[in-house]
Amino acid sequence: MKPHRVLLTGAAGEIGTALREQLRGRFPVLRLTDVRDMPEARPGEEVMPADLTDLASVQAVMQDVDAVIHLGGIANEHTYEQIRTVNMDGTYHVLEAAQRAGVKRVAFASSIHTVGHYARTETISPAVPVRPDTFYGVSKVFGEALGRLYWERHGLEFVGVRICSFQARPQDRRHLSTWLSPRDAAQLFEKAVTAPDVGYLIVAGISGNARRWMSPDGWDVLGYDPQDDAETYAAEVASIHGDPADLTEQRQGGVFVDPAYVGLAGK
Ligand SMILES: NC(=O)C1=CN([C@@H]2O[C@H](COP(=O)(O)OP(=O)(O)OC[C@H]3O[C@@H](n4cnc5c(N)ncnc54)[C@H](O)[C@@H]3O)[C@@H](O)[C@H]2O)C=CC1
Ligand SMILES: O=C(O)[C@H]1OC(=O)[C@H](O)[C@@H](O)[C@@H]1O
Repeated sequence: MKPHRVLLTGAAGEIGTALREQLRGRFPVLRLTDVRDMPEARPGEEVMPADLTDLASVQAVMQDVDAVIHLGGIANEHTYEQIRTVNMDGTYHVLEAAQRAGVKRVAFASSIHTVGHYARTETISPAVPVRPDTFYGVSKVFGEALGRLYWERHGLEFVGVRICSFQARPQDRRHLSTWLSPRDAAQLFEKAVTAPDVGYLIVAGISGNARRWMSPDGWDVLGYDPQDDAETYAAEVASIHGDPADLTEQRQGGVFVDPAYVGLAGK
């Protein structure tokens, strides 16, 4: 699949900014959208602000788009109402607008928090039952399910990338399993919108980490070949971790599994 115009939501965010840099020139047109301000368009880019909570605005930025990389939303735990309004309704608006505009493929930033309650001793494939650890994780399960509906009902292709920990470099022992490097993120999302005939697919969003907790199922469908392995940093970060007796150190979701964890709702 060779999309002419690719829409990047959440383009002003952390991952969006990294993808903007690296995907520049990879498609004839990269259209960038966010509710926040961002640097102005360079050649090959279009900047079109929109609020994902407003369907009409999302429809406006979806015109003439061939594929979407959907990163926009709340990237942490928040109140149920905020998560519903921004992540669930926002993702519905993206899929609905994409379907109406005749878009061929949506790549969705899902999360490890769809399965955060699995033990760190287990290897998780995309086929295991979900075990979300937060309302945030539930919103990503919802996004994956909505993507399935739009694929079954409308033939809109969907790739859910369960990103674990996007970081410039691993910061602690958990990241030795969960790290997704910026260059691997760019390769993965580029392939998620260019690999042919993916249908509906859920994949792990990690680098080629030796200590990974997620299986690489589906990477072959995309042709994703990670270049980084967090193991390179093991000597620096393996000793950085919490109390092994805590649930947050035993489950894959980390701090998100703590029932007292409220994320942005506490700010
Ligand atoms: N950073 C990570 O390690 C992980 C990130 N993800 C997902 O990847 C995506 C991007 O994450 P980050 O770049 O780290 O987060 P971020 O918070 O830096 O970026 C998210 C962007 O979405 C935008 N946004 C929020 N509400 C919006 C609205 N109503 N309308 C339009 N735009 C809106 C924000 O302005 C922000 O620029 C998120 O969906 C997040 O849930 C998933 C797993 C791990
Ligand atoms: O659990 C993790 O490492 C990451 O997972 C996510 O889904 C969040 O967006 C990010 O803020 C966390 O750091």
